[in-house]
Amino acid sequence: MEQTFAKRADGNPAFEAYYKEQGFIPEGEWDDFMGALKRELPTTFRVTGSRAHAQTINEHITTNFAPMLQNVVLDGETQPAPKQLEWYPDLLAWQLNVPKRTIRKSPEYKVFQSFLVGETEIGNISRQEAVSMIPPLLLDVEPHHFCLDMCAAPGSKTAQIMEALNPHTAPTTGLLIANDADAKRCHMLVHQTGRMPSIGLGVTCNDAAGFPSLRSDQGRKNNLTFDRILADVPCSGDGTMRKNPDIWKTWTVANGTQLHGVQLRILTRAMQLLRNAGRLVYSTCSFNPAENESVVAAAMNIFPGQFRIVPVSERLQGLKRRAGLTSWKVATQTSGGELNWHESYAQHLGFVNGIANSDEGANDARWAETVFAPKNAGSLGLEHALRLLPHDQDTGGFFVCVLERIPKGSSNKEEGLASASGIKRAISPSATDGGESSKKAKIEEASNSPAPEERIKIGDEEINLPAPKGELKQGRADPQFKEDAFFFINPQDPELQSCIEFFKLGPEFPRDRVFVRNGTGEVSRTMYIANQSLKSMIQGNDYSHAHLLSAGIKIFTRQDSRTNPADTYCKWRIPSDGLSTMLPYLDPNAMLHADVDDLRMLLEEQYPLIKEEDTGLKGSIRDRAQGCHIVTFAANDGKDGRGALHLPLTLPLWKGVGSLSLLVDKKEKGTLSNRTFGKDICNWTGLNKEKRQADASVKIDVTEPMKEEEEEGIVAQAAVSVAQGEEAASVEETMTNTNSA
Ligand SMILES: C[S@@+](CC[C@H](N)C(=O)[O-])C[C@H]1O[C@@H](n2cnc3c(N)ncnc32)[C@H](O)[C@@H]1O
Repeated sequence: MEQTFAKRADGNPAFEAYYKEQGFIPEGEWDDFMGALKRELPTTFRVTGSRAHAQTINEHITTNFAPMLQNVVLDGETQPAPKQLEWYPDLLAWQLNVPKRTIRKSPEYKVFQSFLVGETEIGNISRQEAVSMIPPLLLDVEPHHFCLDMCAAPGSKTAQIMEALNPHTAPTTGLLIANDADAKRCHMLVHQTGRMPSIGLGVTCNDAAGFPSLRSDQGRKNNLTFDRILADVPCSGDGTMRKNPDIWKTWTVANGTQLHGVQLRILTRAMQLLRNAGRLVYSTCSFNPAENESVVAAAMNIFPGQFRIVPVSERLQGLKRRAGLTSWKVATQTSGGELNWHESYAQHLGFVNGIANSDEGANDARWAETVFAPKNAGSLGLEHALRLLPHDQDTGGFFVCVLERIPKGSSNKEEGLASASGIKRAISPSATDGGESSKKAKIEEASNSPAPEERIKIGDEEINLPAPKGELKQGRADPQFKEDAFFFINPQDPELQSCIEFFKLGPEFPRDRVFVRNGTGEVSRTMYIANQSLKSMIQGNDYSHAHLLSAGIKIFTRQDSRTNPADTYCKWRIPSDGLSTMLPYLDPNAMLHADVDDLRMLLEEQYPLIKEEDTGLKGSIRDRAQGCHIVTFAANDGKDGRGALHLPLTLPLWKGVGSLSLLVDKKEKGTLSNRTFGKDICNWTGLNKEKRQADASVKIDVTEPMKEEEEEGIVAQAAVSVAQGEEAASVEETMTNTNSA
């Protein structure tokens, strides 16, 4: 039987002893701190700020849902209404402090929840922990920036960076590489970022500590460096106990402290990859100084004088935060749960070696020297880091530190790594530019330094740097990497040309930035587009060296028909997730116009027939060619009871021989339906069969959108003709599985 939250969060003596001793929770606040940690975390979510309708959605919550949820009484208690997070830009983030059972029991909350689920599905809303929203906000991303999210999965912060990079007013000229070391989690990341695709986004799968050196362009000597880097590193996660109460049971000193090495390697690699005057945010959801200040302090000392910790006290007004620590304590823990405190590294070594040689055996772990506070900890600016505590504003715990590469003169011709490789400090090969800088670096090998750790010099002290992992050599293909290749196609390719002609794309359409993904470079099933920055990155590097999993946006997907020969219509459609990218290039005169009644008809009927006498949208499309057409539904305030569309809505539509179909997946249709008409009106069960029986004379060729294959060529898209009978069900299934957003 599942245990209650309170039971699972019943404390951990070692946790209490460890953090009491660290002293960053004032004595008088200890009970509040522990009390907050043992309560369930409120739900928080944010409205996608980059979408044109962000304010509309926010207003909808403010004016409709918030009042509706104002006085909900459950089990005799009035439940708190949702409130806006005052520090979040444009008040687009919300906190909902009601237990899950309230949501399940209250009809008002059920309605609100279904709204949240639907909007989340299509990327208008993201559920995210309040404190986890902070690091990307402090990155200050602008649309032209080159960004790297080093440990990105599952992608909540990636989504925020993408939003900043892609304001709805203009497509980004910048770049975002979202990376994670875990292949499965990378696929989650691809899915998650698919809710908000970008022409500047690439997803890679690499150990961030050995993130490969990439060329910035074909034929250019310089390596790719970044204006903005997020290092949201793997951590013990003890700041997330309110969400994951099982951490109470498993918490040990070692859980966090043993991650110090990988965290430091990731941060040092990030620092190398940062451009002159670039900004880097290091963050964890842990309270442990061994994962936080000690990592930042060690990294700052590896690059003396090259970085500063940026004071951000003026930012995010209203956010309560505590200063980073300038001193901290180091402990080990016995298997019995007892803590041993260590004043210095020397004492620690003596202690650990003593135990190892004793009969008790080595229960206590041996930590890296960099876990200990360096002598200059007080002068590194660590107090400018942010510690977010759970009892300050009912959140999880978090640590955030903003670093900036101090600009060197006015010239930036060294472009990132070139300058980083000049760092005369020994960083392990995995944390360098493919080993080049390590060759140059002075590695001071101390004879008593235990392999494979390295000795580095900090001031007049030498310390051990935690051991490295493998690396990717610069520019070389990785034969182990088994994804499809990326080919930019010939701008005169006949298939591309057919799309340009059919959709009447203007001369400004960047046909030279269209690519396909398969082993041959042939245009077969899907065409994608990248911006110039992403194209340069792809062309400048072997994709398998970069471990590039996905990139850019799908703009054309092949749509076959069994009932018509392919040369009678354009067999390409624009998927709904590529539409906003394509809109600026489409001929406005070729677009169809419709109203909310047409939208109702397209949602109520799966494949509405086009008849001679039809007017409205059906009338205007009747004489158009078979294929994909783009239709804009005019806004309607809903006061006339016909349905509320707060903003005009543009969607792709398929015209078959005698019928129509909205090229939007089933889930999205449901959400759209709920939002516009207050309920899901897409009740299609059995509809097609009846329709076919009712009008057997009309041959309906519904070349419906098929599953958009994750990888090119994996799923062969079978065309479906409803006239052939039972296949309607499989179309529906396919629609359910389709993942456009
Ligand atoms: C704290 S989570 C990141 C959360 C993510 N930034 C977000 O906001 O959704 C840490 C991530 O680091 C990844 N990771 C662990 N070790 C890594 C490494 N050496 N290099 C890159 N990623 C790593 C994990 O797979 C995990 O997805």
